[in-house]
Amino acid sequence: MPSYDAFLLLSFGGPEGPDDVLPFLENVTRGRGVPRERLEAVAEHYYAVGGVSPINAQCREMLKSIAAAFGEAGIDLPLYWGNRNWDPFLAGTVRQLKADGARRVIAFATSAYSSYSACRQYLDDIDRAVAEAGDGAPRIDKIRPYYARPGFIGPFAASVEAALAELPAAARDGARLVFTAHSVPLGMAASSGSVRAGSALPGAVGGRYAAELREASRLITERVRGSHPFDLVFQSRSGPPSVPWLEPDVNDHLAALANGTQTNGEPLPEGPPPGVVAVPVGFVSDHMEVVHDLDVEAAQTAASLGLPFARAQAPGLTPEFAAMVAELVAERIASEDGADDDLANFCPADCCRYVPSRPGRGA
Ligand SMILES: CC1=C(CCC(=O)O)c2cc3nc(cc4[nH]c(cc5[nH]c(cc1n2)c(C)c5CCC(=O)O)c(CCC(=O)O)c4C)C(CCC(=O)O)=C3C
Ligand SMILES: [Fe+2]
Repeated sequence: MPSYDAFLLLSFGGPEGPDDVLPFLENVTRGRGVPRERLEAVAEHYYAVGGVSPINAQCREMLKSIAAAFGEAGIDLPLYWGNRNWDPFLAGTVRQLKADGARRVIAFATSAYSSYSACRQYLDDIDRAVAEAGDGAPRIDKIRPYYARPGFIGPFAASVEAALAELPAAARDGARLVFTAHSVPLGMAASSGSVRAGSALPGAVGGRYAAELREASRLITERVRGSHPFDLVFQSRSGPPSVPWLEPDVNDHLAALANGTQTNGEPLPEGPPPGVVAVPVGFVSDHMEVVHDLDVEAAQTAASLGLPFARAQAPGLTPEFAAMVAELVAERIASEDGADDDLANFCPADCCRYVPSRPGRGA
């Protein structure tokens, strides 16, 4: 049984004021070939809300609810927090863990799925921060993707029901659930998951990100009262236009639905939906990608189409979610230690590896 001496919340980070916005965006996109115009457009989304992303406040809230859930579960670990792209940076947090004498740390990321961006990049962040902290830095074990857990699915189903209730009465029955996730380059989508570990999910080997999202969308829909057709679509596409990313885009999808078809032109057997609920299934909390790309952009698209629209909340700040974190930590404390091939707890070495292609440098 591993004995842990600290808990670490791993997150993305976000700006806390207008002066932080461009340096933050440069951190996110360094070496990734994201065009300057895209950065400037995204910067405007942040400036429109005073340059403050909601994500850091959400992490502080989440830490409080995790502390309460640990209390109830009898887990006695100090809580730490480190981000990939903004203060508090993970490197500083790992230095602090070392200074505080932590030897072995259990980490939880605010990202429920496989893929380079959502999983492997956090493992790489940990390796780099541990190397930087040098001799005596703790070993950090990261909890694996948790998209199918009841503490993730259940609160999403409840928030879909709450969003359905916000639609005009005539639009509720048969409203369509439009699940959305962050688009990623097709190359990253294809390298998600592990060939070595295989998968019980249909179509998942070499495409686990989309397969997991589809599975979570199905599990949530199954839990929602009534009968609602659902789709999985993508949002927040970035990168150079020459690189293909996962589609369809949520806005194109809404236009197709209003027209009574799927994005590929296939007619909907039920005809155009009376209303839609957007469900940010790919995200843990309602950060900028959700409050801008869905609540502003997709909502405007739906309004222009005359399509009644509501948005379900992400689960990250619910007590059920915090209780799930406590369960996952308790499972790890109780697990057998030391197996080299412990695929239930550790991502296989080939999992979610991805090197972006650099535009302008040949293949
Ligand atoms: C899969 C995925 C998740 C979900 C999993 C998870 O949650 O981790 C996610 C979450 C997030 N993405 C976020 C913000 C941004 N993502 C960007 C860019 C990118 N995201 C990508 C993927 C993902 N991103 C990718 C492949 C890129 C291209 C650059 C690269 O290859 O890395 C850019 C650059 C500008 C732009 O082009 O959009 C920004 C500002 C925020 C914080 C929001 C806030 O501030 O509240 C969060 C939680
Ligand atoms: Fe992102």
